[in-house]
Amino acid sequence: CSYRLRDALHPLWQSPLTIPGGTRQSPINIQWRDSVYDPFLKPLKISYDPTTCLHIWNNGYSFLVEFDDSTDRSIIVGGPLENQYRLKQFHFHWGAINEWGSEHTVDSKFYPAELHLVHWNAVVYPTFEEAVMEGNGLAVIGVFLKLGAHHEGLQTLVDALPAVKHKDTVVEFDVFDPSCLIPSCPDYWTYAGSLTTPPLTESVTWIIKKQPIEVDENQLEAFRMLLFTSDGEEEKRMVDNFRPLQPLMNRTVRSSFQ
Ligand SMILES: Nc1nnc(SCC(=O)Nc2ccc(S(N)(=O)=O)cc2)s1
Ligand SMILES: [Zn+2]
Repeated sequence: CSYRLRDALHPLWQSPLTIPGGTRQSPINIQWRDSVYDPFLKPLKISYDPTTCLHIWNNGYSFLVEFDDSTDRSIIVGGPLENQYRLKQFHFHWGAINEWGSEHTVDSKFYPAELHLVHWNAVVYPTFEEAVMEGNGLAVIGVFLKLGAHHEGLQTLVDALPAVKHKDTVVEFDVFDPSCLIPSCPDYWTYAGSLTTPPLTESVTWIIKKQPIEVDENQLEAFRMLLFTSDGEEEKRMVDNFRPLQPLMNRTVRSSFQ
């Protein structure tokens, strides 16, 4: 692994980072028959305040919808989590074509896209930046997107995407309830993993919903119109922004359902 120790002691993060190439990297393939039903897993409780929505930002990897995480107005609790976690942002990963695009796979099947709702443990850690460094610091809900019916709730987001076509552009987006993007079926898998983009820290409790949401072709195409590149640079379409599958190593994926 080409990870330089110097980066691990980057001034931004005083203590050494867990070096990627570690033991709990993400994403992974979820082999349904190898997942273990855990009857002690609680239902995940989601309560988002739509007015905590701030803006949409093209950060050159994906587009992020960011939230005001200065209070506990948008939180999740229960599921595999010991504490409540605050919503900070959500974003997507997708492919150039519908055959692939998700980060996680189920029985080696890719979905055309995957939604990540990123939360942090503000009960235990004073800032997001510190939570990113800790094994129980983050909780990310993963939702698979499949090709199907038009998704009304997603459309309000899709309509705003032309305003963030280029890297490092931001557009105000001030009322949105991400609950509309989460399937009604309560079933999920959960495992201990990592961020899937730098700093790749092993700080994520992953909660992957079993049921996908349906979006239509035009909505997926709208994601593919975004650019990795800044205004004025040679255009590179923002597609295939998913990390390769990582080894499961010594981990068990638990399911909340039989
Ligand atoms: N000092 C620091 N500021 N910010 C960071 S990490 C920023 C961040 O939210 N990164 C992030 C990367 C990947 C994912 S993902 N794809 O959900 O695993 C979620 C979140 S460390
Ligand atoms: Zn992600």
